[in-house]
Amino acid sequence: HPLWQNSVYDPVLKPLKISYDPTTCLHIWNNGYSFLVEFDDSADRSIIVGGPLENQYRLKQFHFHWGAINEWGSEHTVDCKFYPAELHLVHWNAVAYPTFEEAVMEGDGLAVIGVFLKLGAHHEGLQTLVDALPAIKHKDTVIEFDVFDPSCLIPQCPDYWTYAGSLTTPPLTESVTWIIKKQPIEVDENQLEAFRMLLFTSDGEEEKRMVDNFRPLQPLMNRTVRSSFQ
Ligand SMILES: NS(=O)(=O)c1ccc(C(=O)NCc2cccc(F)c2F)cc1
Ligand SMILES: [Zn+2]
Repeated sequence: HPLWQNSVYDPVLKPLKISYDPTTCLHIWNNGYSFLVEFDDSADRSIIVGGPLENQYRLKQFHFHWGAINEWGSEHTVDCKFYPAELHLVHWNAVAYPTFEEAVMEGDGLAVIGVFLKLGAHHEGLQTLVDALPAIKHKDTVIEFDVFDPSCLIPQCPDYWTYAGSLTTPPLTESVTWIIKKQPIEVDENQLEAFRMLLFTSDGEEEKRMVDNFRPLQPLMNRTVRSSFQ
């Protein structure tokens, strides 16, 4: 999604408030499309509020999209530039809807924080995830993941873009308030290569490396992207 050129500064936008409880972390698994870290979302223990949001939203999972090479991989672009990978932290509106499945069908149901990954310095916090990847190489493999604070993957800079969009995989429902952080996080080549070692395929099937698991750019049409910064 082309950010920046067509964005308008909105002075009304508030800072996003993020409060995650690291002990709500449950497990990390390979679902055949990406790898996900899932959280206990049975109570308001890991939530975000503020920013463009009317309600508070509960963290359910986070996952990544990445390319086969460093030239592409993200699902949003800035100034026509792709990043090698993009993190999505998926939250749902548990104030308005009883379940995630119902929230997915509603315009104000989900809020996804997008964070760009850029090639650079080693990322200590990400390494904890990278160390777990060999154990979930194949589709439908899962390992327990006791404590992880996803805040370590979110840049300090408060600046973000926001727009009303959709899930980037089926059912592609238009239920997502996208909140894309302007500042990328830096990860090193070995960490990106570790993502590319995962497989789309199950154990015993012909191996297909999990790469290029991003949706191609979609036309902006008449959508407005707002920025929290000038
Ligand atoms: N890339 S992203 O951040 O836009 C994205 C986030 C979540 C999901 C998801 O939960 N899919 C499974 C799922 C589960 C239950 C009900 C659903 F409709 C559904 F899509 C898909 C894409
Ligand atoms: Zn995603």
